Amino acid sequence: MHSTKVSIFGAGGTGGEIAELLVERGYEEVSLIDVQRDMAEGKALDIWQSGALVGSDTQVLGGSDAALATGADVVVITAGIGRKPGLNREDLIATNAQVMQQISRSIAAFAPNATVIVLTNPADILARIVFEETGFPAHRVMAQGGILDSARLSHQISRLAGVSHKQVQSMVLGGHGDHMVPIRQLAAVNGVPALHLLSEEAWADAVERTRFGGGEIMEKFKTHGAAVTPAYAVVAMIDALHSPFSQIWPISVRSGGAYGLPEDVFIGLPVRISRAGIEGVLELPIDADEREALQRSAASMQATYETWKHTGARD
Ligand SMILES: NC(=O)c1ccc[n+]([C@@H]2O[C@H](COP(=O)([O-])OP(=O)(O)OC[C@H]3O[C@@H](n4cnc5c(N)ncnc54)[C@H](O)[C@@H]3O)[C@@H](O)[C@H]2O)c1
Repeated sequence: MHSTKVSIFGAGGTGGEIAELLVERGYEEVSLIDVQRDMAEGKALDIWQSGALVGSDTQVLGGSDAALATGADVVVITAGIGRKPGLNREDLIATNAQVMQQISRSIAAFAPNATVIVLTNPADILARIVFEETGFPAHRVMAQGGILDSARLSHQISRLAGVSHKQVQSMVLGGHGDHMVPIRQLAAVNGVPALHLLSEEAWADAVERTRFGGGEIMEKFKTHGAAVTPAYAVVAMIDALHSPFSQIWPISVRSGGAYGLPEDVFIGLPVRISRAGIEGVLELPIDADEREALQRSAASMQATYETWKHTGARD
């Protein structure tokens, strides 16, 4: 049993999946907060009752009152609108930035010591907005992107090389979106470089399928996106925040100038994370073209952020 309260703003597809996984892990309390009050209450009850079969005493509450987040140790934000076919993540910013501003005020009021994980897209840019609106220190604000993208790349490597998922490692950095940056030398199968097992064409195919992995699922669902693997990615972050040992993950954090990136940009980088939050960014000797791709990703997100800031979209 983890003696931790996790509050999730947004009780839709991803919010519900995350709550279920937290019940399975036995976190002490989970609250689901959504503008759709009855839906959040009903989903919370359904998930709470699963404890009788899972063997978990996690208390799950739901509703629309932000006070449900009182004293939360971790706040996950999945609230807002999702991508639709043809819309990219950046198109969502106008609506979702306003949602972040509103939720940031609630978090600052009810959970001032929380660590915040942003899932809502465009996650990197919205994490920056949450960082600015809450005034929380940078080691307590982050976005999910790289863990999901790395899982998708590892899946493609497993499929193309014909090896078990269990032996594949990979790391995808950069913004969660079309500008993601897979790191070639960190793709491996039990330590054997993936490029030893895959042709250049197969590697390019794996990267392409990863880059559009979310879109591929959305095209099938039509009305919503992936939820299961994104939820596992968020829960990996929550578990890392409760681990007695530091863990290394690709997580979107404030760059602080690492890799020569603009300081204020939130972008997927390899970090050490532990109970103390983000301990720091690891400066790895990545290839020059990967370093350039990180710069392009950061520049693209900076441009989107600036456009948002100057269009009067702030509430
Ligand atoms: N970063 C990632 O890796 C990743 C992965 C999957 C999904 N996403 C993003 O996460 C977001 C959520 O996806 P989903 O599939 O769960 O969507 P969803 O539509 O199923 O759920 C979103 C929920 O947010 C609620 N909501 C809207 N405004 C709110 C507010 N102001 N306060 C509280 N709740 C509010 C809605 O009522 C809805 O229930 C989307 O933006 C999606 O693109 C990101």
